[in-house]
Amino acid sequence: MPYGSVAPTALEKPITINTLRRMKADGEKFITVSLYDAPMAAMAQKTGVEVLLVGDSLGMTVLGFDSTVPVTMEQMIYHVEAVRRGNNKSLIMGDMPFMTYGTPTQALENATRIMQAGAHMVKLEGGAWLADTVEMLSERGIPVCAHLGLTPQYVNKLGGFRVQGRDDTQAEAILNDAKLLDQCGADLLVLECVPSELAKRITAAVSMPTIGIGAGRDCDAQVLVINDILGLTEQPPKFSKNFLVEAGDIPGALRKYAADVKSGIFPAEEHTFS
Ligand SMILES: Nc1nc(=O)c2c([nH]1)NC[C@@H]1CN(c3ccc(C(=O)N[C@@H](CCC(=O)O)C(=O)O)cc3)CN21
Ligand SMILES: CC(C)C(=O)C(=O)O
Ligand SMILES: [Mg+2]
Repeated sequence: MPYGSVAPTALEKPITINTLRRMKADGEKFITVSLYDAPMAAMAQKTGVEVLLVGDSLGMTVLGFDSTVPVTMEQMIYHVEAVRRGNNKSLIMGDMPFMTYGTPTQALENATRIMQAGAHMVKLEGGAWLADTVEMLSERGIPVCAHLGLTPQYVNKLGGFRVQGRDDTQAEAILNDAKLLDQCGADLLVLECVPSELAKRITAAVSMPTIGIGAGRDCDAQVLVINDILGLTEQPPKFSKNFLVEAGDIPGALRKYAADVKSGIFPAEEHTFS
């Protein structure tokens, strides 16, 4: 057991939103990886990765675009199907692409397609304007992961991939959005590139589990993009870590990421914003 007392093992039972709520209550961190294909999904199951995100980051990490804006429903469906074929235990979350959930009705139609491709939950970027949409999907049996802070589909509006919530007004707005979407029935919340103090406050203020990326160690879970874990990214974000270097091979890198999150070693100070 090279990484301490919490060496990850293969998932035995399917992970559900109830599993994740219980883990939040027990203070046990869960692992999320953004990945896109069947063999990686299978390896994640063996490593005990509780949640798989089929991220629209695939537009950048797989397809060579310079943002996630060009990603289509057809591309998301293709990759959700592949991931689902490789893994029958992790909870699979599918990103809804840019402008496929602009209205509640449009969101319902497109979320249905992602669910029927094999996802157990959809993820949407945005704040208070999504309240009706989250409520509508939830009431009809589609669990929703909200995504606040640095929302990459807003890159053209944000003027770049920048840390969000640094001033008090913006921080309060993100906190209020999180509380509202929690009340509307969201089941998970991704917090991306926000100061760790803000992520800590939000995690304490909402009933849904939070998943951080560049949001410090106090979230209920962490997510990284598989390309960053494996050192495939030319200019990796500051919050990410190449686990392949120390681990030596791909299964080892995934195991080390999982073990380091479970034991609180990752993220360290150098991966966080304040
Ligand atoms: N490989 C990869 N990893 C990701 O985490 C990721 C993607 N691609 N594509 C979709 C979005 C885009 N993301 C990004 C991309 C760049 C930064 C970045 O360079 N951030 C600066 C911080 C800038 C500031 O201080 O405001 C950094 O230094 O990390 C952050 C998130 C996160 N997502
Ligand atoms: C970075 C994560 C949270 C994501 O949304 C993605 O991989 O698309
Ligand atoms: Mg995404």
